[in-house]
Amino acid sequence: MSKVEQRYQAAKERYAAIGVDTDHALEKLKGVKISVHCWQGDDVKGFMNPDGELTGGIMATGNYPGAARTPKELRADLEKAFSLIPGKHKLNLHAIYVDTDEKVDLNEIEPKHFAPWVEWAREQGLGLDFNPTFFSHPMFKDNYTLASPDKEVRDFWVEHGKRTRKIAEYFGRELGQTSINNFWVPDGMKDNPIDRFTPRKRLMEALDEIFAEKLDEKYTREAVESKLFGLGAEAYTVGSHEFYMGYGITRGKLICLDAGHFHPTEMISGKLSSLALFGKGMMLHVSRPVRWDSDHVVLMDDELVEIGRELVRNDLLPHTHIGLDFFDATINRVAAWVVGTRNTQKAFLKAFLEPTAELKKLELENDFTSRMVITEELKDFPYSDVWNYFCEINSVPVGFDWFKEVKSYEKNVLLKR
Ligand SMILES: C[C@H](O)[C@H](O)[C@@H](O)C(=O)CO
Ligand SMILES: [Mn+2]
Repeated sequence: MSKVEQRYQAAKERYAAIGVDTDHALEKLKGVKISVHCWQGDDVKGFMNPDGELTGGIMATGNYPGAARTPKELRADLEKAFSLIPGKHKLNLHAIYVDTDEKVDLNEIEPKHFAPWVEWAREQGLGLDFNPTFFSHPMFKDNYTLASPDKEVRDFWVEHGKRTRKIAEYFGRELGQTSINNFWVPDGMKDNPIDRFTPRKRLMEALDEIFAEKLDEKYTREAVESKLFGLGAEAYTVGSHEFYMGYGITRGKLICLDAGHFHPTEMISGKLSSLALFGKGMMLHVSRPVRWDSDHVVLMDDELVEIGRELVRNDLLPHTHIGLDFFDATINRVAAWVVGTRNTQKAFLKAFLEPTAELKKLELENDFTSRMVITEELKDFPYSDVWNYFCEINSVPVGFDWFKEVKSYEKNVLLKR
């Protein structure tokens, strides 16, 4: 028996004493797929116009060496990251990550321009999710795309949105896993608008036009992602939380909550149970705001733990698609993926290792003292021994060992770019 397994057996006994079955927790964790976002690998540049400006009110800061410059490099980096993350997951692509020799614009993209991604995902046993790219393009005009007062601008983006649906449908059909197509639209205003209503009406109508054709939900489903503000859109964002709550619920779309898209003290964990009662499902962009929507790498902080608990305690995982969204260019990008993804998995493991039924019973009995004592004592339980065993049985490095592999990849591959 390996050292890791010995420690697991000891942890298993401790958890069993409080009524938690660690084998069952590991089974559950195996079923949690994370949609790893491709854009951490190249600072959201994409391959359509990588030297262009990153617009839409988002920003990647830093100049750490080794960013991927081609789809091949990005796939190699992702392979390295996935080899260090236990389990089988999904990759989340943005439309600007075309892989083709053709010069193709956002309103011209077709499934064939993403065929190498599909081939690769099939080989790797990954699913593919997708996002239209409503930014970093000259048709992002006066801070507007779908909500633009200019019909030519709106039509360009409506066409783009429609095309992404066909691409996501193709991903779903080819790979046998529903492809979630997540719509985030940056439109907004720097200063106080006079008319908040009309741009929202235009956005609603443009989205309705994009979604008019019914596609098979077996292959693709759409999510809509709200935001509070962006750089240069500090006063008003057309696609606010209320806008997309209404839109998602009335149109049967998944509602995407990005952890960085709310007021600084507003947490998405507290919203999940309400949304789950009314919506048709949720998508998460697990991210980490630091003072603003800064898209920092996901760390094991209180909010991450709480997101895991909320989804597990209320059995919401079957209705939730877990995606990541961070892009830090000041650190090794492969390490960023590995830390953020493994942390997200660990948060779910922590939640699976909780005696939830017992805690719910105590709460119903108003025994808040026991509730507090158990949840506090649990913080010192050896969840990391269970996690390490999960890594071992999934044939990925345990503990710091994954970082040695990243450092050697950095030396042999990334620093040579
Ligand atoms: C690149 C992403 O799609 C983007 O980050 C979006 O999801 C977002 O969160 C914008 O702030
Ligand atoms: Mn996001």
